[in-house]
Amino acid sequence: MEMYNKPPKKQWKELTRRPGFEKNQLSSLVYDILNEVKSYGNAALQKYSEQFDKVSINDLLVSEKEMEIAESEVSEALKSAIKLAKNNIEKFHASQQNSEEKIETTSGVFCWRKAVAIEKVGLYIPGGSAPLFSTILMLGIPAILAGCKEIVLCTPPNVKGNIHPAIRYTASLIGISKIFKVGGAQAIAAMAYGTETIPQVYKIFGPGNQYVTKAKELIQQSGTAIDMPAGPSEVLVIADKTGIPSFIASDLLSQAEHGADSQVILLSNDQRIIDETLSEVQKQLNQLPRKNTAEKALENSKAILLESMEACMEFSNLYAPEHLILASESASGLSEKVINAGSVFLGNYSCESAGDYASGTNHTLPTNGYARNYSGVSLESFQKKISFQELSKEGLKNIGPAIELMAEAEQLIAHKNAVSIRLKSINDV
Ligand SMILES: NC(=O)c1ccc[n+]([C@@H]2O[C@H](COP(=O)([O-])OP(=O)(O)OC[C@H]3O[C@@H](n4cnc5c(N)ncnc54)[C@H](O)[C@@H]3O)[C@@H](O)[C@H]2O)c1
Ligand SMILES: N[C@H](CO)Cc1c[nH]c[nH+]1
Ligand SMILES: [Zn+2]
Repeated sequence: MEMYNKPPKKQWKELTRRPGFEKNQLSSLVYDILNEVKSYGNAALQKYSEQFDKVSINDLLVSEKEMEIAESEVSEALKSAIKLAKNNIEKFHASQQNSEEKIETTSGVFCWRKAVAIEKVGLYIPGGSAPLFSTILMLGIPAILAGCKEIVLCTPPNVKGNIHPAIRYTASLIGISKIFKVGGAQAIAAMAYGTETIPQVYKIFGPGNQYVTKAKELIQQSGTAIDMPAGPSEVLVIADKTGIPSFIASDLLSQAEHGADSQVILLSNDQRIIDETLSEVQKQLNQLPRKNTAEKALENSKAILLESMEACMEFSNLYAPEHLILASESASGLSEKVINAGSVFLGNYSCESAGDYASGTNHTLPTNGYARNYSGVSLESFQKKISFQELSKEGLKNIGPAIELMAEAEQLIAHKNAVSIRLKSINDV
């Protein structure tokens, strides 16, 4: 991790930069993948699976048999853990159902909104470097609670052409059966355009690496909606002298181990906390099976000493982290100052892994500064809000003259007439 000692404010913007690929190079590669899948369907999926995943797949759909045997392939302990997480995620997302209150804006004029599920949705479950079955809970549970009719799931197979048992088990536990063995940008293209085997959907959800995220960005031009740009994981920890260095180090490493392109940031107003955390990071790093990945991510990462906790909060809001941990006994007060963040963890015992798996909040969150203008996935992400209105004769009499005047001022006389013809019929009776 690179160290910065009270950098001047004019340097802050530069310090919020995420690591990344050469943008143009990535765009043109992903653009080619999208076009090939659009033109050649399954044949293109097979070609790219061989090229990028080193696997030859004849049957893209996970069979009923593969789904059935998943139950016996997952340990009882893991099944119980998944059920505990499912329960909390269901509780939190069910509480997001919003009321559909009718508002009378003027006497006789009623307006309301109704949440209606998006009929066809696609879920991308990352699997390149780790089988993220927890992401099925995060996407599948709100999709089912919202009432989406068709749920399609794509995830990359391993080199033997298999999908991890925990992915099959979790999908089947929550009632998802259409699972396709394809990953990367080609999976996003398949769900956006449809292929001979994979149904086309209206909105695509889920995190992924740079290829997946770029593909989601580009397919929006074809009219497919996406949840948000949810790319390489990141965490920013703000710690004062009441933070606990070994805990902070474990949180930094928990996101660093996701991928070489992850980024973790430590901000503090206390040099001792920074020094002790960095030495803890080195100690804990050596115990990790994914040491090499985490080490690479740490090369993109920073520890920054700032003047005060206020300055730390200001920097964090500029950075707009996917995850923000407030490692301080004053976390509650500090949390009031959060403006840009995907998900916030308060105090020394709220580790980021809790939100990744089982507290109930959603772990599909905006990265790369997008927490400035996007929220994480929620029940609402799977719904559209349709607005309704109903005017009585009295209602139209009350607001009709204003509409006529405004329409005339915009020189849209047919608009005016739609009101006038009705007012006349009311007055004629
Ligand atoms: N923001 C969030 O909410 C969130 C949540 C979970 C995970 N994540 C992130 O998701 C990512 C998962 O990445 P992953 O790689 O493990 O899995 P992935 O499933 O996103 O990507 C794997 C796919 O990438 C494609 N690919 C690999 N190399 C390629 C190349 N050179 N060119 C084109 N395509 C290529 C392959 O087809 C492969 O199937 C991590 O970066 C993790 O940090 C983010
Ligand atoms: N931290 C990831 C979101 O950035 C989510 C995840 C899944 N499994 C473990 N972690
Ligand atoms: Zn994680």
